[in-house]
Amino acid sequence: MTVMGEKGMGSLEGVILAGGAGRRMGGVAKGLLPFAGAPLIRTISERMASRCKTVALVVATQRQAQELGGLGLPTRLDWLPGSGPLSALHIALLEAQEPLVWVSACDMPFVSPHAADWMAERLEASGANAIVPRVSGRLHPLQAIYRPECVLHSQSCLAQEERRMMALLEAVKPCVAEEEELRRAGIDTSFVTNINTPDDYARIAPH
Ligand SMILES: Nc1nc2c(ncn2[C@@H]2O[C@H](COP(=O)(O)OP(=O)(O)OP(=O)(O)O)[C@@H](O)[C@H]2O)c(=O)[nH]1
Repeated sequence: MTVMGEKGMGSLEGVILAGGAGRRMGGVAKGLLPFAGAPLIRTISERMASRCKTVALVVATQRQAQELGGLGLPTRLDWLPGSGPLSALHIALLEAQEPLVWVSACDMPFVSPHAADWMAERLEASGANAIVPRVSGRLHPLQAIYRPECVLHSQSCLAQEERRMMALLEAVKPCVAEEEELRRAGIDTSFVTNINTPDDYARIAPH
C-alpha cells in the first residue's frame, strides 16, 4: 500500500485550528488542557507530525498566538479574525505548501495517523477535492483532508458572509469516509471525538 501521507513523500501538511473561544469549556484555551501528561495540542501535533512535513496552528488573535507560542509550532492568524473555523481553514488552504492539508480541531485528542493515511489514499483515488469522515451519522469537517483547490470555495463562502463549515462541504462535495469502511480498514473511529465541555474532558481524559 502506498502511504500518501508518509513523512518524506511530502504530500501532507498538518493544520490545527486553535482559535476558538472555548465558551462551553469556561473560556479556557482547550488546546492547552493537559492530556496524557502534555498540552492537548502537543499530543495532537506529535501524532500529526508522524505523517506531515509541517504542522502549524491557526489562531484568531495575537493574544492566542502568544498564549500558544510556547508550543513552538508555526502559527498563522485567521483570514477574518474570530469568524470561526471556516476562516481559519481558508488561510491554511491559501498558504498551503503541500498538495494535501490535513486539518484537525485542537480538541480532538485521538487524531489518527492511520486514519489520515487511509483517507489520503482514498482521496487520491477518488479525484475529489476533500475527504471528510462520517461517524454516528455526522460529518466531521474539522478532522478531514482538503486539497488547496478548496480555497476557491472557502473564498466564495466567506465573500457571501457564509461561515458554516457545512456550506463549504456543500460547495466542495467531498468524498465521504463512511464509518463502516473506516472500521473495515481497522480504524478506530474515536479519532473524531472532541472535547467541548468539562464533562467531555472528565470522561475522555486519562486519569
Ligand atoms: N483559528 C480559529 N479556530 C477556531 C475558531 N473558532 C473555532 N475554532 C477552532 O475550531 C475547533 C472547533 O471549535 P468549537 O469547539 O466549535 O468552538 P470553540 O470556540 O472552541 O468552543 P465553544 O465556544 O464552546 O463553541 C476548535 O479547534 C477551535 O479552536 C476561530 O474563529 N478561529
